[in-house]
Amino acid sequence: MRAFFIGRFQPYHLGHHEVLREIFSEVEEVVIGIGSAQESHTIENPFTAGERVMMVDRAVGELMAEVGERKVYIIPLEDVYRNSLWVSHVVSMTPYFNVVYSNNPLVIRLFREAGFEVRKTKLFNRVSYQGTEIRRRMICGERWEDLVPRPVVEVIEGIDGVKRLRDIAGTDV
Ligand SMILES: Nc1ncnc2c1ncn2[C@@H]1O[C@H](COP(=O)(O)OP(=O)(O)OP(=O)(O)O)[C@@H](O)[C@H]1O
Ligand SMILES: NC(=O)c1ccc[n+]([C@@H]2O[C@H](COP(=O)(O)O)[C@@H](O)[C@H]2O)c1
Repeated sequence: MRAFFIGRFQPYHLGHHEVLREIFSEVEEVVIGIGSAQESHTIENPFTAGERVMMVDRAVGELMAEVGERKVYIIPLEDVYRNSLWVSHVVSMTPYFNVVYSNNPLVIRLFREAGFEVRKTKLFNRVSYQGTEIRRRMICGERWEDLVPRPVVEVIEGIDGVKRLRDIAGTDV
């Protein structure tokens, strides 16, 4: 079996990590879609697709040390401005997959309408494990590092990502 899991990963956090751990407990291979790949340098989407690939790749590496070696494909996917065509677009850009994991209502709806099996997971500590909350903490100078896997902290530090977000938000001038 091969699963598909998509997110914007702005940034990849411990909630995503728990979802992935659950996927690995049920399915051998995973295709991870980096959604809204065209977006970067905004408050909602501060990181580029390439930077998000790095975050996911490093975090997955850490997870594999725990669950064993797995095949993972990380594919940036741009949005298309027609929801009715989106699943075909995703399918055309990714290796074949049999099951979709998502907690996003639109993603669930579109894949179910296209005939895919979709599995939801629990929401893990959703109060804190949430991209919006992590970006808020970065902007406000609060502690965010405990909400993401350690390798993601290193990627964000390596690109001076917090400074970028604060600049974009206008809090650094
Ligand atoms: N804490 C969590 N527990 C379980 N699933 C989660 C959690 N956070 C996000 N997800 C799921 O991961 C997928 C990708 O989420 P996404 O990248 O939008 O993260 P997010 O934290 O919801 O980000 P944002 O707050 O920036 O919208 C979605 O299916 C989402 O429901
Ligand atoms: N029409 C479209 O392009 C379309 C439709 C549904 C989801 N998506 C993308 O899938 C991703 C879903 O991930 P989130 O759960 O992080 O929102 C987002 O990047 C979203 O833009 C795109």
